[in-house]
Amino acid sequence: MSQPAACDASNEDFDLIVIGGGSGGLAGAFRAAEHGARVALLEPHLFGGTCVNVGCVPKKAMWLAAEVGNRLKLAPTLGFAVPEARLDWKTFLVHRQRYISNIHDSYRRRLDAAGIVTIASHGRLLDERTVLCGEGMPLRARHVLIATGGHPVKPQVPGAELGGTSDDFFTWCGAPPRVAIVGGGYIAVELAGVLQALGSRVEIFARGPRLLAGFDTEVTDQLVEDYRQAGVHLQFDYKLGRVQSADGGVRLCDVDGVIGERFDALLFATGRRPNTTNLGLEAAGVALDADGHVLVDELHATSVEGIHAVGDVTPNLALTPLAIAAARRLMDRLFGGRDTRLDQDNVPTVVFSHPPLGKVGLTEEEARQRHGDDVHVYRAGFRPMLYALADVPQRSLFKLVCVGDARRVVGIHLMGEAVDEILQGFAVAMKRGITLEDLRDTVAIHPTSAEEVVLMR
Ligand SMILES: Cc1cc2nc3c(=O)[nH]c(=O)nc-3n(C[C@H](O)[C@H](O)[C@H](O)COP(=O)(O)OP(=O)(O)OC[C@H]3O[C@@H](n4cnc5c(N)ncnc54)[C@H](O)[C@@H]3O)c2cc1C
Ligand SMILES: NC(=O)c1ccc[n+]([C@@H]2O[C@H](COP(=O)([O-])OP(=O)(O)OC[C@H]3O[C@@H](n4cnc5c(N)ncnc54)[C@H](O)[C@@H]3O)[C@@H](O)[C@H]2O)c1
Repeated sequence: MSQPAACDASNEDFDLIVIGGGSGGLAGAFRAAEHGARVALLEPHLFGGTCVNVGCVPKKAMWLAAEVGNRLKLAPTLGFAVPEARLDWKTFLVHRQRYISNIHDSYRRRLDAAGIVTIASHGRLLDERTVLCGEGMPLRARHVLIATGGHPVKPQVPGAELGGTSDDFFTWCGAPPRVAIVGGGYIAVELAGVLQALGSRVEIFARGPRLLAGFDTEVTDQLVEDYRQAGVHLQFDYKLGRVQSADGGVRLCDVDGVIGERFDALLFATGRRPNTTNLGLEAAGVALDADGHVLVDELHATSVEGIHAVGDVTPNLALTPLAIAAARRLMDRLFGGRDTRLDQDNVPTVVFSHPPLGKVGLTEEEARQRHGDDVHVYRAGFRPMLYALADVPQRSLFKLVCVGDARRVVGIHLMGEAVDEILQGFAVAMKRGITLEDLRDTVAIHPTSAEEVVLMR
């Protein structure tokens, strides 16, 4: 497995010091070096940060395994003679780790080829131009990029230490028989789908009245129905009071003292906090928000000239492509002489549930708040062909939110088979300002799920 090189850089000046070798930091370092900047990158752990090591990549690997598992479960209904399929996690983990190791190796090669000095230690600002490398070596640069990402947090309730987080999930070697997941956001929904498909009996405990706040309610309601059909149990408005151990497992106890059933494992998917402690931000005078995020303007400049920040350490949406896009544009401005900035409107995003769910633009609720009565909603609810053939009840729901007489599309919400791959192209079209008529003018690709987007009446 590729590790950053030992801390052996001499005390020279750089054009840019990047603190953090995750999605944003690596993208910034590479782009700055392309522009001829002398770059130092500080990363004490594995290159790739959250996304590559404990986020998007291992999560998508598990999601793909779960998808294969779900297909194998369907197969006998269609006439295939398939013995009961069971995933040997350890074998799968070898494939997952090989894939991730290849990414590490590729980063290592590219960093060396780009002449980026990598230092395997924490960075801490001593002042606005100086970064302390580990315990000793101060480095100076014209610009500093903070790209230190975030970490998962657990609720502050007694017994919380009995549960793990997504970081722990990625060390598991099997699906526990019964798993409780506290949370109702991306990670809760994604890990619940994976575990249920791979053999666990999962129960989600969401503190709010619905899943995935910020996504279209109708669409998330359909997901809840699909999850229930798949066997996932869901409790809403659940207020966790404490966790207690029970025969090697745990029981959740709500704030009213009601003790629930025993689970073999507990995962908290209750959000993440930025990595901004021990970074010397106060010494350098960098302003933070109440949650500890580094405050940035739309150019990703912090309150201190020469110090910039991208990715999960900022209050922006915590998505890998945003961290990368922000870092590249920043470096194009700083070292490439280009006046470019990141447009954070209409960012498409997909939740890798089973089936997946995606959105770009405004939800119906947001559109009504912004445009009042001039909002027109079009829906397609259907059973994808494979599920109809197998006579499985799982349904898809596609929804377009349009405004004005021209029916300009301001929101696309898709839930169902293959939407993770379908959404990207429609997100391009929406960014170009398409109308419902443009969609209807486009010849459908038949028979697909995607055609439902252009056939909506
Ligand atoms: C389970 C999970 C699944 C996810 N799935 C998706 C997905 O499917 N799609 C998507 O777009 N996003 C996904 N995300 C979010 C995505 O992983 C993050 O938005 C992205 O990794 C943020 O990149 P970053 O560069 O800001 O931070 P990170 O990738 O977290 O990198 C920060 C790096 O900084 C290093 N660091 C921290 N402190 C210091 C210091 N003092 N000095 C030096 N280095 C330091 C850390 O070791 C780390 O390597 C997921 C996240 C999780 C947790
Ligand atoms: N597919 C993707 O792109 C993807 C996947 C995973 C994560 N991510 C990114 O990572 C971020 C973090 O994911 P996440 O799921 O941890 O966060 P989230 O913000 O999506 O969801 C956090 C959930 O925890 C609940 N919660 C918070 N504190 C709680 C408490 N004390 N008790 C009970 N419930 C509590 C919230 O109500 C919410 O439902 C996401 O917001 C997203 O930006 C993206």
